[in-house]
Amino acid sequence: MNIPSSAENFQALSGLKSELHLAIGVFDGVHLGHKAVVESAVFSAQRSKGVSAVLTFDPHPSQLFRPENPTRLIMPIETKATMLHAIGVDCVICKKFDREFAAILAENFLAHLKEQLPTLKSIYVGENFRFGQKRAGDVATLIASGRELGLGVFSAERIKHNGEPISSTRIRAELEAGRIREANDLLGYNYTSSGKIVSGAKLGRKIGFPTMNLPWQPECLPRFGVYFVYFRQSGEKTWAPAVANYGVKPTVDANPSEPTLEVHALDPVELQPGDAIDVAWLKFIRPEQKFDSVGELKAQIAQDCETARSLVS
Ligand SMILES: Cc1cc2nc3c(=O)[nH]c(=O)nc-3n(C[C@H](O)[C@H](O)[C@H](O)COP(=O)(O)O)c2cc1C
Ligand SMILES: Nc1ncnc2c1ncn2[C@@H]1O[C@H](COP(=O)(O)OP(=O)(O)OP(=O)(O)O)[C@@H](O)[C@H]1O
Repeated sequence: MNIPSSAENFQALSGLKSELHLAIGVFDGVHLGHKAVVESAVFSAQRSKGVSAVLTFDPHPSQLFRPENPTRLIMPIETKATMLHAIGVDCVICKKFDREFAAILAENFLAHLKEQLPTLKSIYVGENFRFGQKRAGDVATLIASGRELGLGVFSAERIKHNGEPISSTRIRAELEAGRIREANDLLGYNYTSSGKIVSGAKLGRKIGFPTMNLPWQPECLPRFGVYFVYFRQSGEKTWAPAVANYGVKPTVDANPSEPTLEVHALDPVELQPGDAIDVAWLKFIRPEQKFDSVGELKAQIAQDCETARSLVS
């Protein structure tokens, strides 16, 4: 059977003949803790010549439980799937998280999965994993059901950083506070934005600081401000240093709408609107400000460039 790299339901894998090793969770941000769980499933699948899969949920369960204040995701589901594939996951199952799924009793959860995925061999979660109706199930529940059904249950110890568990919630808080280095430490990679350059108001060129503008808007918004970043044309290997502003440009835009990521390369570049770039965020330099004049803004950007140059290693 050809294994689909992504699926919206269990049926896509119902014809599977080989052993299935399944990691379960939301995995927003695919941080270091998530990686440990997912890698265990991938290694086991490779060892047994089976198939590795991740069961994740879309929309995020909070959309069902508190639609008025859902969790603001670090990354869209497509980016998450790409990152999981890069770790070696064969199939990412993005299950619709609806009332019916949420109502499955914790003690029936594994039997339900086994019925839907007949070659299921083992499952992989973190030790803090909760599931089933009212989140009543935990790893002990899984181990008990696994014993009855002949399924292996592997729970990863909670990975910590500076003594505290890594979680998507913690990373969201770091991003919102502009603590980008801390967020990167927890993620285990540099927080990155990707998109196609669009034309701006061309004021940047006039004041001597041309920018590549990305209309990039994740659900979880990093703090508005100026950052030291590296960028590259998508698909290329080489990164170049730059200074970027993420925000609504209050100095020049009286009616700010959507935030924009504006990247000013420290050395001249030849990229055009329509070109796709990746921007890796490395360090927060200062908050975005409303200046009294464009002249003051220009002087501050010159200083920001100096700060960024001093950070180039
Ligand atoms: C390093 C850097 C810092 C910036 N800081 C601010 C800021 O603090 N406040 C602000 O209103 N705009 C800020 N901007 C955005 C500028 O207002 C914007 O780049 C300029 O208006 C050009 O916009 P354009 O590309 O649409 O022509 C910054 C831009 C850069 C590149
Ligand atoms: N620090 C960690 N170490 C090991 N496993 C983890 C860690 N954090 C989460 N996991 C496991 O990874 C899977 C996905 O985790 P999930 O995205 O649901 O949790 P989270 O990162 O704590 O997110 P949130 O903060 O939004 O609750 C689950 O099986 C969970 O138990």
